Amino acid sequence: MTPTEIIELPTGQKVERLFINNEFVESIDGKRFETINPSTGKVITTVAEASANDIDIAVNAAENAFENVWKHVSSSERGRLLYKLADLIRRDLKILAAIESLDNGKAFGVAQVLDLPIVIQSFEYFAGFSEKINGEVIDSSDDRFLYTRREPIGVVGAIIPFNFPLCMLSWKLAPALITGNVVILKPAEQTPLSALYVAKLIKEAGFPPGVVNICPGWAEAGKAIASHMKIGKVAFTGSTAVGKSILRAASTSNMKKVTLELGGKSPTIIFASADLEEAVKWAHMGIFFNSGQCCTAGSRVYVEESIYDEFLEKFKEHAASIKVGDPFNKETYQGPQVSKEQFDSVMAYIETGKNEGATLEMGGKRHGDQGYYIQPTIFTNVNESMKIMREEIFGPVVAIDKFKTVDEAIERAHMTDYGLAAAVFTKDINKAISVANKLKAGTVWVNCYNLTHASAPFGGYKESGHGRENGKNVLDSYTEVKTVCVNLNVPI
Ligand SMILES: NC(=O)c1ccc[n+]([C@@H]2O[C@H](COP(=O)([O-])OP(=O)(O)OC[C@H]3O[C@@H](n4cnc5c(N)ncnc54)[C@H](O)[C@@H]3O)[C@@H](O)[C@H]2O)c1
Repeated sequence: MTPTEIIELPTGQKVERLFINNEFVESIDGKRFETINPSTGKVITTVAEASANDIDIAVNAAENAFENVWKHVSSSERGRLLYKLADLIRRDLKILAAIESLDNGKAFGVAQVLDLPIVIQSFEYFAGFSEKINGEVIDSSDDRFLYTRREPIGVVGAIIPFNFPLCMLSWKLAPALITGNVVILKPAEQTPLSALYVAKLIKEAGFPPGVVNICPGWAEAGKAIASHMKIGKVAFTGSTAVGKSILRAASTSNMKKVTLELGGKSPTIIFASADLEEAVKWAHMGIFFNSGQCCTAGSRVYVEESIYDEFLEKFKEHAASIKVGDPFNKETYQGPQVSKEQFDSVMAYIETGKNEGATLEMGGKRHGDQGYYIQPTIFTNVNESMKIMREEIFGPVVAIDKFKTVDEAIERAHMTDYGLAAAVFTKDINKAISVANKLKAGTVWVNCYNLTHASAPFGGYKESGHGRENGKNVLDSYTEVKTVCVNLNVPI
C-alpha cells in the first residue's frame, strides 16, 4: 500500500482539508502546507492551513452547533456517539496506525498495540460518564435550598503536539464532548493527517455538524485559539515555552480557563535492590520509546553505585539490540524523529553534551542515510549543571549517573524545573512507596514506565503543567459549576 493510498482510504476522499461543520473545506486564503514522511524526508501530501480567519469561522460554526443542537442532545446520546466513534476507530485501527506511522514516524507495530488502544480506551472511558455528570443538593441547615448544576463551558479549543497525535486528540475530545462542549482542535503542523481521518469517522458516527471542528495549522492558528473571545477553555499539550504564551493569551483576552500539559526532564532512580533485567528493560522503554519524543521521557537515569557498572553494561547491550529503522518493518522499535527541525535540535544537544564534557558511551550519530533517524545515545559522567541534564531534549538521548544514598537520589531527581514523571526501581516495597511519595512528579512509576490509563490523572508539578488530564476529575475542568440558592421563606 502506498502512502497516498493510505490517506485516501477507505472512501476515496482525501483527508487534507479543514474539517468545519462536518465538511472538508479549503482555507479562506487557499494556503496549504506540506506534511513530510520523516523516514524519507519526502512530502506525503499538502494540507489546508488554518489562519485566524478560519479559526473564526470554525468557532462560529461550533457556537451555532452548541446553542442550537448540542445543548439539547441528551447526555446518554453523547455517550452513545462516543462509543460509536470508539467502534469506528477499532474498525479502522490498522489504517489509523498506518497514517500515524507515516506522518509521525513511530513504529507501525507500536502504534497498533499502544497508541490506538489508548485512544479507544479514552473514548470508551469518558463515554461511560454519560448520565453520571451530576450536580448535588446541599444541606444548608437553614431556610435555604441549595443545589448545584454542572454545565458545559461551550466552545473549547484544543491544541496538541506531534508526538502522540491520536492519543492527545482523544484525551481532549472525549472529556470535552461528554460534558457537552463543542470543540475546535488544532493538530500539530508536523502530524495533521490522523486527526483528519478521525474527522471522517466523527461524521460517520453521526456527530451533528459543528460539534467537532479540526483545523490543521501552525502557531498562527494556535494563537487565534488561545486569544479567541468566544472560546471558554483551551486545553493545550506541548512545550512549556508555548504553554506560558497560552496562559498569557488567555489572561489578556477573555480569561478563558486553561489546562496545560507541558514538558519534562524525568528522573529514573534504580536501587541496588531492583530486579536488574526488569530495570534495564523499563528504563530503556522510558527513554527510547517513541524515539525519545515523550513528555515523560526518563532522560536522567540515576543508578545506585554498587550496581552502576553492571547496569550500564546491560543497558548498552539492550540499547544495541533494539532495531532502529523503517517504521513499517515488523522488527522496528525506534523510528525517525518527526522532522528535520527536531532532528537538528537533538543533534545539537548531542554536540552540547560532548562539549560540556559528558562521556559519550554510545550512539551520538545519524542512523542510516535518509530520513531523520538518530542512534540511541547514552551519556555518562554528567552533572545537573549541564544543559543536557536540565533541558528537554525530546530525542533518544539519555544521561546516566550513579548515586550513593536515597537522599542524594531524591535531591538530584528534584534538580529540574519540571515535574511531570519519575520512576523508581526496587523490590523493597517500603523503599518504593517512601521514595514515590517524596518525589515531586505528577506520575511516579514503580518497576515500570510510561504506562497510562484513562482513569488515572495525568499531568505535571512545577513547569510541567496546570491541571490534570484523564481520570474522573478532569470533567471538572470542562464544566462550569453553578450554585442555585432558593429562599424557602418566600412561598413559591
Ligand atoms: N505533558 C504532556 O502531557 C505532554 C504530552 C505530549 C507532549 N508534551 C510536550 O510537547 C512538546 C513537544 O511537542 P511540540 O514540539 O509539538 O510542542 P509545541 O509547543 O511546539 O507545539 C504544540 C502545539 O502548539 C502549537 N503552537 C506553537 N506555537 C504556538 C503559539 N504561540 N500559540 C498557540 N499554539 C502554538 C503547535 O502548532 C502545536 O500544535 C514537548 O515539550 C513535550 O514534553 C507534553
